[in-house]
Amino acid sequence: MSGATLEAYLVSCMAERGETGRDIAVIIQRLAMAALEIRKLVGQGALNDTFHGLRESSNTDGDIQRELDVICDDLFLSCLQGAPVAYYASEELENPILLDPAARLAVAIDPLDGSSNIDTNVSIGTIFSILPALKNAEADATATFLQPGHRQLAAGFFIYGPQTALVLSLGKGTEIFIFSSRLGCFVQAYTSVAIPDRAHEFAINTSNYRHWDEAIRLYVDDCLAGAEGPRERDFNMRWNASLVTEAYRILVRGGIFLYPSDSRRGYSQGRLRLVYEANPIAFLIENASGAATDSVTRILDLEPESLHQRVPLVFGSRREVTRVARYHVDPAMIGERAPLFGKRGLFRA
Ligand SMILES: O=P(O)(O)OC[C@H]1O[C@](O)(COP(=O)(O)O)[C@@H](O)[C@@H]1O
Ligand SMILES: [Mg+2]
Ligand SMILES: [Mg+2]
Repeated sequence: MSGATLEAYLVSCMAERGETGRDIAVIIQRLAMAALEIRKLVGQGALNDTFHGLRESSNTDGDIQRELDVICDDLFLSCLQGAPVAYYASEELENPILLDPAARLAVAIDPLDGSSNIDTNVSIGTIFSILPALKNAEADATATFLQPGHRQLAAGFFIYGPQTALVLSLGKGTEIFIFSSRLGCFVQAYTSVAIPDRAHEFAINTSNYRHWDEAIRLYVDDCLAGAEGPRERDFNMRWNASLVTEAYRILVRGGIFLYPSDSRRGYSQGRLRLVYEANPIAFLIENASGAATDSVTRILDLEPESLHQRVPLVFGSRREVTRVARYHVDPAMIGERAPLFGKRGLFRA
């Protein structure tokens, strides 16, 4: 169905899903409207003198908020007023907000991902997750967002880059829509994305090398050793410090992303948030034949304990993600390579 508009795609997919399907379609269209507003703001860059400033406030994770973080949060919240959404949870808000108590769905959102890049003209984005709203007696908004990621009904992200795109999964495949300024709407550009199984690019912030555990160091050492090392082929490295940008690249041409736990204070669970970053990205990646783990365990099987909890995140080409898990659990992975490479990490003297 390449070339279909987002609206036509949603109508065709949601017909068989009844009222819930129609509600999901409405939510995605509302999110798309807000994303197009953000696209305009981002496109102004420094010409827009309010958006790139720092605020005095920080979010629940202690990150200093940028003006644009808060503007985006306000925009998404207001575009979902009157939509079939029971609860709204955001990186920028400590607690979820009750919108329509009668609605069946809930939205968790990172309104602006990669916001440290606002001034540097690198792509940034919005990540969202759509879950069923729990309605039994004990359940409340918080319990709704603590459902494991495999319960997501849809997930996606908008990316504000050279192209404004929407990466979307409704649970069967992952599709990419690009905004056509000629047509004034999102148009399907890639159908049923399939991440190549064999990767030759890895993305990790290597400035944290000395803080990683041994398994992650060994995995990266082996990539860096290239054709002369145990992998017997060369790898490229990428790091944009923008999760949506790395995820988009991996969906389009493969590779692996790692933001592991490390020994810095506050990083024992990595940096990324489970409910509104790792879960939606994992849903998109799995629906594109890739894999996503916390280094060992499948992300979508984790039971969140709190709305803003962090999680180590490894995702991308299935074979590489599986290999990273083996470095953690299979002593033979270290043993088999010890005589030649075990003590000779390229970052070690
Ligand atoms: O600066 P670091 O430690 O490399 O972290 C970069 C990561 O932080 C993030 O910017 C976190 O997201 P937010 O900008 O929404 O806080 C990710 O996009 C990115 O992967
Ligand atoms: Mg983020
Ligand atoms: Mg953010």
